[in-house]
Amino acid sequence: MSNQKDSLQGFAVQLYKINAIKFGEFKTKVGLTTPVYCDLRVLVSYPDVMKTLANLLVETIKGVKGVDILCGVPYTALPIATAVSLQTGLPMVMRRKEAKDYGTKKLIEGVFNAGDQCLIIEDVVTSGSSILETVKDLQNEGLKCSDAIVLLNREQGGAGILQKNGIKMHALLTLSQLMDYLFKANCIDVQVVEKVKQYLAENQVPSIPTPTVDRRKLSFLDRAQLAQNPVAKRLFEIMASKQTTLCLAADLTDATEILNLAEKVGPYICALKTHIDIVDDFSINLIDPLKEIANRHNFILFEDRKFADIGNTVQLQYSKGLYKISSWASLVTAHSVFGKGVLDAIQGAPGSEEKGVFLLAEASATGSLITDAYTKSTLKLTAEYPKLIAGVVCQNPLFLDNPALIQLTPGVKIAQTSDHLGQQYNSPESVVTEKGADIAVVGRGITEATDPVAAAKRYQTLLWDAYLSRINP
Ligand SMILES: O=c1ccn([C@@H]2O[C@H](COP(=O)(O)O)[C@@H](O)[C@H]2O)c(=O)[nH]1
Repeated sequence: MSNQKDSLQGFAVQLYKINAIKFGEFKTKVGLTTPVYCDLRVLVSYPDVMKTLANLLVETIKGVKGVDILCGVPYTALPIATAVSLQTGLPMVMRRKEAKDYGTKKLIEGVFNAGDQCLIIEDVVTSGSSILETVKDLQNEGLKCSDAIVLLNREQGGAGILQKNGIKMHALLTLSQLMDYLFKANCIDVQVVEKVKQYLAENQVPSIPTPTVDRRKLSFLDRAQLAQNPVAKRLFEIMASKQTTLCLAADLTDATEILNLAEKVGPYICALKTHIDIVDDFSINLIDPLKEIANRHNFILFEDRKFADIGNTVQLQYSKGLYKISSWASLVTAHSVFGKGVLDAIQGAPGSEEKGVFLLAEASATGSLITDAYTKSTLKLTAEYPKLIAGVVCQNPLFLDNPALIQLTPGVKIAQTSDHLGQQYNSPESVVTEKGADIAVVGRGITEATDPVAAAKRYQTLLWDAYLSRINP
């Protein structure tokens, strides 16, 4: 341990001596002033320092499991990645910043297989945006990225932004450690240390305006880490562990039939969606056995109430009356047409501690009156309630940059394109690969099948295979 510390201290001093770290007043890319400047481009002129760096990075890489291939973030990290590749024997790919307009037009050069686990190598991280741009291009080519090794973490918020996008950063040095080493080696005095400390405290990168990773490329387990709504998090975990993205629409009018179906298809679904007001013989006695089946088979109860009224009425509809929805349904749907009051009402209502809302942004019915502007405003609303909103009900990949939210898509059936009352259907494969669905809602495709269990298994498999091919094209 102290050996590693000594080597890092020695390396920090080397960086200082070759002017890769400078102190003074410097202008950043965005016109701000910084008291510390890192210029690691000079490393190519000092092969001995580059060698020390490669050795240190190789040690760090040992903590990352399953790496198949390396990729340096252009341009400064390209020679660093090359040095690490030579040292470890791991192959490398190179990302072009812009595609060639001749020949192959490739953005990623080198030999790789879709599904290879690619470790990112970067020199300095401030916001993490350069890493995310590289990750995006690599993922578009089917490579998987979950870790980045960096020389210096400037501690300005980049680690958190990367984590939100499913990338774990492993830094050789933080700026504070670097300052500490240089101070102990008498390279800098206490005033410089204090100036940098103050700069760091006052210059954290806001976490919003960075390029984000396409949610369709991330695994559900990775997205579980990013989910802010507790039910969405649990749903992602259930989807990953049960390998199912199937939500059953149990649109049956008989309470016993609902319980029987829930028991039989429970192992193959992640959620069971009800329209509780269509049950002819509803009594609150239906709820306890339904909850027990949901617990035993590990799926979530979801009432498709589509709340749309003033907040006060919604709160009463959600928690009172015959159905007492808030006492048993972890998830509900809501329209955005009445604005924020609906969400405030659900948020503030008594009932289950863990609750989540799916907002309706599009409908599967022909002739739906929902306009593009309405859809856009609905999506905006999701950003204002990150802890409450579990996802969006829609028919298209409307949002890609928020992996914390779940796309729920109804209107799914094998070999049928519509019903006689305006419902429109897509196939399980196309809703996942083309339409962007994370969870598919299937009702009559299962409830009206001659063998509902066999049908549920078939939908589960088709949907799960489509998800696997989406994250591993
Ligand atoms: O746009 C929407 C929103 C909700 N639904 C609901 O999904 C199921 C679909 O049932 P199928 O039998 O598979 O057609 C049903 O409960 C709807 O209320 C939707 O279809 N479209």
